[in-house]
Amino acid sequence: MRVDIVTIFPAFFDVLDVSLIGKARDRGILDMHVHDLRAWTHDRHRTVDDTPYGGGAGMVMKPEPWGEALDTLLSDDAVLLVPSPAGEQFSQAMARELAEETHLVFACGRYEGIDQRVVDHYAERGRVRLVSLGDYVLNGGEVAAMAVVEAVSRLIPGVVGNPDSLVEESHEEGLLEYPSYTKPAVWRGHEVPPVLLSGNHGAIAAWRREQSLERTRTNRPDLLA
Ligand SMILES: Nc1ccccc1-c1cnco1
Repeated sequence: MRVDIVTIFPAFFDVLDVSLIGKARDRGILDMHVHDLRAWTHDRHRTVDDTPYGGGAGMVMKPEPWGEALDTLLSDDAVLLVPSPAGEQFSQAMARELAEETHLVFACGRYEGIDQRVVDHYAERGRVRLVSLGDYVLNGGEVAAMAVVEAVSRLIPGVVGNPDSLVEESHEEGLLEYPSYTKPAVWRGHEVPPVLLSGNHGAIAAWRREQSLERTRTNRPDLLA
């Protein structure tokens, strides 16, 4: 998979060079490129924003730099992902869909957003998906893009060392994950649930399933609706 990220804060994504994503890049499993939107400006001040038509506070990102950047980066197979509070709610299901793609291009907006004509223009030419992390306000699309990149990348074969660890994850089967424990068996008076020390794998599996259901009922009843 190729991933292109366009942002006015390219350094924000330096963290992608470490951890699993970095290893996947080094192994050629992920072909990831971060681009500074200002590379597609031509004025002395490298202007990317301007005042909104119709008035109002804040600034809007100009369409021209985005047009030049996306004309350069988009391929026929690409999905253009635009983090936005107006987007569809990102989910594990969406992550699984995106992990099947060959090319993702992220347009990270700042300020009050990107001129709407950019989304409209590219929606006429290919696949565009606005994606929201949730109902809260961020200062820009970079945090959301990072979350999507991580959730999608880890589903790509070879990125995560042990594929079995992808199965028993929260949301992977529509439920929250059961609680996990490791040594020591007693810590500050807190004991590990005895069933986990029993060696009875059937009882352990049943206990974990019940814990997942109980956690989901308590913390995310919406997942059971
Ligand atoms: N608030 C934002 C501002 C700009 C780009 C994305 C967002 C966002 C994404 N998910 C929630 O908010």
